[in-house]
Amino acid sequence: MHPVPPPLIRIENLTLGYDRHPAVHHLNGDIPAGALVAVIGPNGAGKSTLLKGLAGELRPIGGRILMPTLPPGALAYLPQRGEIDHSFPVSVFDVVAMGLWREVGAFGGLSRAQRQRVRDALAAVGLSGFESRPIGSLSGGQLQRARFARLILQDAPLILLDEPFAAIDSRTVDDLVQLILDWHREGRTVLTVVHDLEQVRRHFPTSLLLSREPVAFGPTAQVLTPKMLARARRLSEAFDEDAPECHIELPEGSAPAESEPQVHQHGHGHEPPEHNHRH
Ligand SMILES: Nc1ncnc2c1ncn2[C@@H]1O[C@H](COP(=O)(O)OP(=O)(O)OP(=O)(O)O)[C@@H](O)[C@H]1O
Repeated sequence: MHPVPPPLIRIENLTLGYDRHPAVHHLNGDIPAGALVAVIGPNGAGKSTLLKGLAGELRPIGGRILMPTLPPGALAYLPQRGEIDHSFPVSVFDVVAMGLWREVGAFGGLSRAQRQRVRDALAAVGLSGFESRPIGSLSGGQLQRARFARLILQDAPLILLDEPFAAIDSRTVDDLVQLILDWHREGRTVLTVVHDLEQVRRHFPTSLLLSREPVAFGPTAQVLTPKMLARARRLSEAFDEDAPECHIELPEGSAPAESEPQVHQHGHGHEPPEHNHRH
């Protein structure tokens, strides 16, 4: 018998939120190394919040995230585009080269080999020749390509992407999807917030459907069912934005899977998630 490898990410009764208000809660589960996971759910479901938590940008209100086998800092996180100011006068080359900061340091110069790696990363995203362009002069799609080039240089085993395909042209989407599939083939673990369910069906073997709490997690075909999507919508509508911090530990299987959302003590709907993941 082969020993079961530890998960890359273990999530234990995780609650994440802002000012002690939970935005997403009751998250439990293991994400194995090498998984390619689409994080999906209605607007405000907590998808970005989960990625911020995994990236270490948001401390859990409750529960914990364990990454026992991941070296410190060995993750790359791409926030939503609006969260970054690209108006400052800096070249595409310099923005992309920031992907090397872990090995170069804040004030280190780049070696000839490192400069070549930056050019290679730009070539891999189709931006050869854009090196000296001001970052602010790029189109939305080109900017997203440059941000992916920076991720390539980060060379991280865990990659977290928050809505990387939002508001960009279809050709760029196709190219970025290919880069994500390459990372998956290389054995990296990739979690991506995606809104287009067709894209999820086509490219992502595993999905996590969130609606302030996990609705379903497992093979995409079993997660993207009308029943699960309807459940996600119901939970989203039932959520109470003003609920206080949640301390309730729900026993496994505390409500039957087919039931309507149950209101529990802190005032927002809850249904147990469907766990379809088997390893
Ligand atoms: N910085 C913040 N301060 C306070 N509340 C926040 C903050 N960011 C998000 N929230 C709230 O947390 C909840 C979850 O938001 P989040 O952005 O994680 O959802 P999402 O699933 O990524 O949504 P979308 O698909 O619309 O981007 C929402 O109610 C949102 O208003």
